[in-house]
Amino acid sequence: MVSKALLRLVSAVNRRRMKLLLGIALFAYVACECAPVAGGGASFIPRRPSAETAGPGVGRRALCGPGAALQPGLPPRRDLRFLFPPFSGGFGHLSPFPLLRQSTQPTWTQPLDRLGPGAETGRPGGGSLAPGRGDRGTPPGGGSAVLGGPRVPRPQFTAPSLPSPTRGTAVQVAPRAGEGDVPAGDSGPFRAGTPWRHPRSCRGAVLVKSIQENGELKIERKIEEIVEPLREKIRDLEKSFTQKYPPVKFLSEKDRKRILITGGAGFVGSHLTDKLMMDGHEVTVVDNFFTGRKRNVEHWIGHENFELINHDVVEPLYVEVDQIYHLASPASPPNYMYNPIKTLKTNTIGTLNMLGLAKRVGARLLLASTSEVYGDPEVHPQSEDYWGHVNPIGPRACYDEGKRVAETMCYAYMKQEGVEVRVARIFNTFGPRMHMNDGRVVSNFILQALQGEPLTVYGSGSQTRAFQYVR
Ligand SMILES: O=c1ccn([C@@H]2O[C@H](COP(=O)(O)OP(=O)(O)O[C@H]3OC[C@@H](O)[C@H](O)[C@H]3O)[C@@H](O)[C@H]2O)c(=O)[nH]1
Repeated sequence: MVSKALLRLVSAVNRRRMKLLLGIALFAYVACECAPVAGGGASFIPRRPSAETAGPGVGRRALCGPGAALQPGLPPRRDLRFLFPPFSGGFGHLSPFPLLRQSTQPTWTQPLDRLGPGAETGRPGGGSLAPGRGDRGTPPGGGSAVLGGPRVPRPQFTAPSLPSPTRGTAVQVAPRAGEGDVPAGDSGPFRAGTPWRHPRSCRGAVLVKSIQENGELKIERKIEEIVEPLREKIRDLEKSFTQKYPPVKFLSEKDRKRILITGGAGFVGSHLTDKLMMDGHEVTVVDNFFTGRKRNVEHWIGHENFELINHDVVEPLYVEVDQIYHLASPASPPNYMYNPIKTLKTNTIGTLNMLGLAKRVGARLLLASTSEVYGDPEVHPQSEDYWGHVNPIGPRACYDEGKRVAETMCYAYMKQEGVEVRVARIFNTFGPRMHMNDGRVVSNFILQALQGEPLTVYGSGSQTRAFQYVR
């Protein structure tokens, strides 16, 4: 009848239930290992022991000492270990729990002064102390107290340097000379090279500890995964802080100017930035990065004389400066024709804002104008007193007329407000940092030549230009 029921039970148990059963069995085993020893006077419930509550070999750890293990007269524990083969010898190597198999070798350290006198002496029954002894002579949790028992002096010994309990090295606690298999005359409670086995009662604790250590390792690894990229970023930042700048002249306070360069991250503006920085001035670059690039001025980022502001000159700007170089505007035909209204705003409102700033702070302003103010010139080469030939509604008008208005405003501010202004009509520029897809003739020709393609000449090819190398 019973065997039938068992058979039914076994067939009904699926894999999941088997796992559950094994889990329960394991839990029961561990609980048993850590359970109180009935009548032993010792509480193994993991709680902070005190001198009053402490029994022989207080706490689970105390059972690891030989003294505790050899206590006589203890009634047998609740024991479920018949479920598993013994760990040392026997079928230990077949144990389904590798962690438990490992426990035949001690993997953690028993602090010496917590083993209790029993552990130190190795005497069956362990040492017993009068109540309150643990308060002074024995650290909390150490020693055991048996009311009315004979007072045993705390043995004196020199503790060897203890390895970390988590590192898996055990302190070997050997019986005293003349006890067990230790020959008389072999003094000292610790004899290197004397192996001893953990009593069975420690295996549960070792298992719990191993699981804990496993968890800690996983957490440490996870933290490491998160922290490593952050370390990488810190290293990059440190590198950028220690970067070398191009040589900069030292200028006295009197000679050093505070200079604002609008469009300072562009092709021409970035070369001007380099020149003024190397001359020892304080340079503030303002750019909205429409055609300019941070890469053009990144070698100055972090320098005490340099500041980079992402700002559109169409909006007002309030800074204290001595000079303004106003270069902000797209310059190549494809770029300025991409958004003609914006081009007009930049050259009119933007220039108005900069002139207002110059007036307010008393700065001198230079406007970067263009050869395009001459439009489709009828005179070659163009002299400064030539007024140009511009179509106000042509495809290039946003740029041509924009720059013409900008020049007009500069001279109006000079005449009416006394602002010091300069106007430079820059012709066809080329040089390093020019954008590959700038769209002007030089970059187009170079690109086509590099690709082995024929060079494209627009129109009749009879047009002339004055070129200017910028670096
Ligand atoms: O691939 C090309 C490009 C341009 N060209 C021609 O080469 C000449 C130069 O044209 P670009 O486009 O390089 O420049 P542009 O002279 O028209 O204006 C330029 O020069 C003066 C600057 O102040 C202006 O900001 C800029 O637009 C034009 O006649 C043009 O038609 C070609 O023949 N082939």
